[in-house]
Amino acid sequence: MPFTISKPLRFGDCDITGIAYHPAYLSMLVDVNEAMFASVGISWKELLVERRIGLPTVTLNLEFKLPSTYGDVLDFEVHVRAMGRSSLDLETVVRVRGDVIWTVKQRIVATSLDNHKSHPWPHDVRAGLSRYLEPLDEA
Ligand SMILES: CC(C)(COP(=O)(O)OP(=O)(O)OC[C@H]1O[C@@H](n2cnc3c(N)ncnc32)[C@H](O)[C@@H]1OP(=O)(O)O)[C@@H](O)C(=O)NCCC(=O)NCCSC(=O)c1ccc(O)cc1
Repeated sequence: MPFTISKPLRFGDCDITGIAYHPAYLSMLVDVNEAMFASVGISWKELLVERRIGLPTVTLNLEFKLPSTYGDVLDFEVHVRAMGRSSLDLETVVRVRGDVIWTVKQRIVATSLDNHKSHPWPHDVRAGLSRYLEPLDEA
């Protein structure tokens, strides 16, 4: 089962003609990542500030297929493709009115904010996100 969420494209996300500006998509993606963790009870604020676990992205492969414009509602569908010792592979499909407008494959790595090295996923994070686990060969 993927994690799903919808977000409207706002004025500040677009160029002067109303077409989405791609850095705004990246900012939306971070919000979607945070919302996915929150949906399984994991607060990024607590993870970063209290538990000192960082969540840097190490790879990001985006493909833009169609433009979207001011006022469109973007429907995000996030699949967890794999969870390693400290890595998390996500594949996100973004649609407007059913049409795929962009996709992204992303690897996030859990790190210690004390030494900035990789850190094993805490048990509660792994258990929570496994709800969305759909390895590619089973998708
Ligand atoms: C993440 C790192 C600390 C990992 O370094 P190491 O501790 O030496 O890595 P390891 O060799 O142990 O590998 C750890 C895992 O990462 C995976 N990994 C690490 N680098 C890569 C790359 N380049 N490709 C694919 N997989 C990778 C690796 O396969 C391991 O997976 P597991 O087996 O599942 O554990 C280091 O690569 C790094 O600092 N990279 C820079 C990250 C960065 O600056 N990203 C840019 C944006 S910053 C950002 O997104 C962000 C920062 C802070 C936040 O709070 C939130 C977001």
